[in-house]
Amino acid sequence: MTFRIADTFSDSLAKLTAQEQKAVKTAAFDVQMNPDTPGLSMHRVDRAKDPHFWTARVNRDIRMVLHKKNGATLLAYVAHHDAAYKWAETRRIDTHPRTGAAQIVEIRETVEEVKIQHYVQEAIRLPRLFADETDDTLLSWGVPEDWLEVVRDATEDTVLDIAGHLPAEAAEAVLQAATGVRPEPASTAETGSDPFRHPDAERRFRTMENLEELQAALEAPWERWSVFLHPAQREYVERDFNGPARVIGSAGTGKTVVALHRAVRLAQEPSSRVLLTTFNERLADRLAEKLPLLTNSSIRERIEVRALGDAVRDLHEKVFGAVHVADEDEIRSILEHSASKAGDQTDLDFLVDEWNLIVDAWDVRDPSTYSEMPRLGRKVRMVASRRETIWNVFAEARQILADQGWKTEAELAHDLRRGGHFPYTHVVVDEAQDVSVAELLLLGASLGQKPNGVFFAGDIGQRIFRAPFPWSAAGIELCGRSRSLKVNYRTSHQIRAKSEHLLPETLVEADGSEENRLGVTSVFEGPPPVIGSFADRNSELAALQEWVAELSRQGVDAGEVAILVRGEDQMEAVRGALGELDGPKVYLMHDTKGAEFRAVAVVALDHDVVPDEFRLLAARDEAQLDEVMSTERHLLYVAATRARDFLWLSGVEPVSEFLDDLI
Ligand SMILES: Nc1ncnc2c1ncn2[C@@H]1O[C@H](COP(=O)(O)OP(=O)(O)OP(=O)(O)O)[C@@H](O)[C@H]1O
Repeated sequence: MTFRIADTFSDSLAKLTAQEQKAVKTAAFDVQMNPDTPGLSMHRVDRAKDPHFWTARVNRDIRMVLHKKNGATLLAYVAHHDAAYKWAETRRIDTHPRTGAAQIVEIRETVEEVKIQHYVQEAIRLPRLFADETDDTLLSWGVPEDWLEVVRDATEDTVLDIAGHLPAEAAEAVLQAATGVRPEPASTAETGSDPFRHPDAERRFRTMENLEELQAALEAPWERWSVFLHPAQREYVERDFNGPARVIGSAGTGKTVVALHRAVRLAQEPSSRVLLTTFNERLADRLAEKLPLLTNSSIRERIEVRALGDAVRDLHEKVFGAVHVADEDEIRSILEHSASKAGDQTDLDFLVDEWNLIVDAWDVRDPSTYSEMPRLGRKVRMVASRRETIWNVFAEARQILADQGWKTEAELAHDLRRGGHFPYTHVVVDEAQDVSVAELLLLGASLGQKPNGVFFAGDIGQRIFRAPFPWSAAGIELCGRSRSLKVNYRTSHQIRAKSEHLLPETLVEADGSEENRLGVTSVFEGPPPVIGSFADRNSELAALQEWVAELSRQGVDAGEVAILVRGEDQMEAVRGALGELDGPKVYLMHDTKGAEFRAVAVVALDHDVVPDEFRLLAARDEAQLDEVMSTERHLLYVAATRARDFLWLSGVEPVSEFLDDLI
């Protein structure tokens, strides 16, 4: 007998108490082992339109909804008695006539008449978004047949609601089309193929291969992301690439999830040694926490999860022995000393940037390489004669470092690259937009030519730490092996749509390629973000406290709320003022990269705080100013997109110019 579990079952199970969940798991196992167990009282749901729905008794109150057809059983839903029956009576499980995917379809006539009436009335007043779309087109998006008319009547005001009743692939296509982006037709299965094997079906139904798998599934509750991947995510997890590959996408589109699954998929091979890496230790810890949800210990042993900088440092120490790594201040003073020795008058800040972005980053070791070096990632031009004189400063700095036996962080990666010391068979990099040049050179030289060697997940719209540079110069040729994800699983429609205003529709990479950010949809709705400007900090924070109190009345625990600020000064002010507010933690925006919270308040967004005034003043030319403005924008985008359901953005007048883009 084939046994399947639907995502609607996992979701509804998660809503029950721990004790109820335990009882459901026992009952589900009994259904599989012996459906005639008397206690289950299995019987057909009389009033269901779909004759294959059955219920099984879990306890006095809880009922499981099963779908039994052609020798296959599907665990479809579980809830308290009446809710379970209502669910079964208003659904059917069908094979879509065009795509061939198995779908759970809400029966249209049973969706409250009032609502349908509302859609129709709205359609009379507002333009119908899809009035000109043919049945053929709507079917190619995966819209169920009996929903064609309702979709065609959708207006700006009803489209979100309607999408909420459709199977995921149809909902995404409809919402994408509503934003003006033409959806790709859903893939169509070959005639006679298993509708549950269709990529769109695999995102909601999981077929149990054996009893152990079922037992494991029932033992440990599934997190949706660990099982029900979007077809685009699955493709990038499973595909073989004959070179470096990358998944991109705006915040919350499940890139980290792809990185995790891909690392596990690569580690299936017994001879593999996978490095799953990211920007810092905190993010690496989050990856490491999630890995056990995907795989058992023997596969996990082949995956090392480390921040890339830490991995490089440790490897260097193992190969070459312990060494002092010069920090920013030490490098600065070495350059200052070298410039004075070489009698060079160049501005010290310029020298530091030149060292960090060109000489040290790209491992430039002689004057001729320096003079011929393209200005990668550096927008400031320089005439050849100037480069010759400046080179003396860098040569001197290198000498000082060598005499003291010190290394720079970039040199650690360069040493490993030159010596060919990199023991991994595969590297999967999350938050790849902030990887350094030296690290990328190491990855490119070690694995850049190998099939499935390096895989990146990242978003250039969230680049906040590094200046951009062309990856191809570091030996990473993506050659079309890059794809973007378009479904946002983290943030509500309302929060995502607002946050998107912070970035341009198209972002341009350092190599000139463009990423169009239009056409992303979210999988749920929520209240619109609150945007406020206040006369002073006290009134801003008093209003914030009221917002947090209101959330608490709505059942949002203070621990689920995060307050984000730009810098330490604002952190102190907020912490001081919110003394009596017991709960919400205050974070620096930079530290929340990769994180998510149910509610987020980004506060103290005053005009001299974001963009950061000190960074703006330190910019020495137009190009640097542009770079500061971009990274500050990205930072606010990162902060705003940490929110799942509730977002608050505020500042003291005059507020940040970025807030103007959101109002
Ligand atoms: N297929 C999926 N089904 C359900 N939830 C998913 C799926 N993929 C991702 N998620 C959830 O969406 C949220 C965002 O995912 P993830 O952190 O992977 O996104 P991201 O693109 O890496 O975000 P960011 O760029 O902001 O770091 C997480 O809560 C994750 O569990």
